[in-house]
Amino acid sequence: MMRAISLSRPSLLSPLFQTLNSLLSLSCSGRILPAPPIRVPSAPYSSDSTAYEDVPGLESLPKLFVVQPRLRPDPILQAKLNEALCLANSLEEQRDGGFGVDYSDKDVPNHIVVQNPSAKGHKARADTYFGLGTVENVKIQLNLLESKRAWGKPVLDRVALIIEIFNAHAYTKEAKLQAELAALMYKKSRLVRVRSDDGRYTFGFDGEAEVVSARGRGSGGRGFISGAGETELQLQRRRISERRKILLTQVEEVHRTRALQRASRKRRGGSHGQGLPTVAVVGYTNAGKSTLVSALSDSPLYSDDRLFATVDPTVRSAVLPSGRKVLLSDTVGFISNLPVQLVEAFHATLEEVAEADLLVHVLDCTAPNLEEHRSTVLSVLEQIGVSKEKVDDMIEVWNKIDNQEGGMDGDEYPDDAEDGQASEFSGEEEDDMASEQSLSAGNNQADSSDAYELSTDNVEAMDDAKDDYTDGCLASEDDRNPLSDEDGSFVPQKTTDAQQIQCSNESRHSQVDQSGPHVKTSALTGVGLQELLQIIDERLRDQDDKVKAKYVVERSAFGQKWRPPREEETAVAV
Ligand SMILES: Nc1nc2c(ncn2[C@@H]2O[C@H](COP(=O)(O)OP(=O)(O)OP(=O)(O)O)[C@@H](O)[C@H]2O)c(=O)[nH]1
Ligand SMILES: [Mg+2]
Repeated sequence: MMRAISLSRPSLLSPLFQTLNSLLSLSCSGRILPAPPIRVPSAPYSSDSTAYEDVPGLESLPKLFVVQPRLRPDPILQAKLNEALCLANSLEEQRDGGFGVDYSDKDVPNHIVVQNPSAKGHKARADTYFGLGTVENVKIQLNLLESKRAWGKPVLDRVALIIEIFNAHAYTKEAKLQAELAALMYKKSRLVRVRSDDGRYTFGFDGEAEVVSARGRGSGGRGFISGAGETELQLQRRRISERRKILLTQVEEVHRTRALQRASRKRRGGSHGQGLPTVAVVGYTNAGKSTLVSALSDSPLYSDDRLFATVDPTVRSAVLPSGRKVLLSDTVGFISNLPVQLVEAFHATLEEVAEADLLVHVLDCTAPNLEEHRSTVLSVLEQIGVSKEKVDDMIEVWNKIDNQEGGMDGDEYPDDAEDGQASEFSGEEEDDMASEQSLSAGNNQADSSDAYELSTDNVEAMDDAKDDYTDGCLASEDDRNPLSDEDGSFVPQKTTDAQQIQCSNESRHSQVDQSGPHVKTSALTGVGLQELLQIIDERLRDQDDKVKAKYVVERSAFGQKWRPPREEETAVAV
């Protein structure tokens, strides 16, 4: 029988599990990679078709099955599905700073598109998220009809999957610590009553075992207000709180060490007292940040097509055209609806960004939802406390310009994954109403809050709710696609249906005046890199000028010795 599993590393990476990823938040963004072919299987899943088994060295990797809620319009469905598949394929544990298997060797994970569970009047279910009809479909696909449990597999939603990837990719002690903290905070908000292997009821992470009930079904009591589960829950909560305290102390230590390192970097670099400026390279995951930092600093950094290839922050030095030396800081990438737990837990790392002298925002200009990527990054920057002045001064880089021709918009996705095929898995479910209307912001948010409600129904007794985290929607989902115009430059596409998918905080960035990139680059071929260095040089010089001007003003105002006015001297003499 399957044991309840924990989200903490490396349990989910066990080859024993076929991990079922229910990517629920309807929030993945567009194309990340040179898009893998989107394959919606028409025949029931069979273990023969397991993607990993065919490739030598892949036998030990987790097996993943992606369940993607249906989205409208279709290009958005394809973009989200693609990102979900990339996320699923990115889940692999690092060893010695690298991965055992080339990302490009991996096949697309098995997946199906199912009905959106948030149709009117239908609440997502605690145990399966989807309704019975969809569950049946998924069950057939998993070929697990004998299972007593609905699916018999651990279910990860998108947030859990991202956290798990962070856990798996973290290499340094600092990153591991922060990833564990994020997983713990997430887990704490999702404790539900589950049946353990020996048939006893306990509390654990939803998806670890059969979810017994959101209201204590099976125990004969009303929730866990009464009954044996109460003590169990308290025990689980206490364990989580204790571990969390320890981790927080250690993260605080990391925080202090980082601050000291920053101060020492400043001191070391200062031939004229101004210190070595730090330029933080930020951007959506897979935009090419690490590749760009490598190219600019001429020192190789790990880069990969997998999402969140970089979890450990790195600093490299580079020389600007003026001869000035700068530090380039490569850090974790962002993603739409970045789990709030990650932002919190990675505070020490992300502080490097907030403290940097200058920001370079790298965008993958071939992404069909470039505008969404941009607003996601702006949202996260705001979230981590980057000042408006710094955001205004940020250099925007459109990377992968060499790939621009190969950019794929929604129309180019294969036909077989379009409407008709998708409805093959969605039209017949008797309890999964079709939700043909476009997803509105309300709908989108309702999804996350529903999921939260479900998972916390059993956790009414939690008294320290202030420490809990919901799957907060951090990013807006504006989807203005970049299209190449005739002369090869990029222009924003006119508003699409996809723009209806928005998060409430999107309006915060509607003011940001962004007419285009400051520079277009190819980190791979070197195009635009010199220009970028030039712009960095100029920006830093402008900053120096501002500092100097301020210094001069302050000196002239306060630099001279104060003397009393003459009249007063006269008065004193008298
Ligand atoms: N064609 C093309 N590919 C690029 C370019 N820059 C980066 N890539 C590729 O894009 C993929 C992602 O690059 P990374 O540098 O790892 O991206 P990142 O932004 O650091 O990604 P994370 O660390 O996962 O957030 C890799 O496969 C790179 O080879 C570019 O200018 N052109
Ligand atoms: Mg990277």
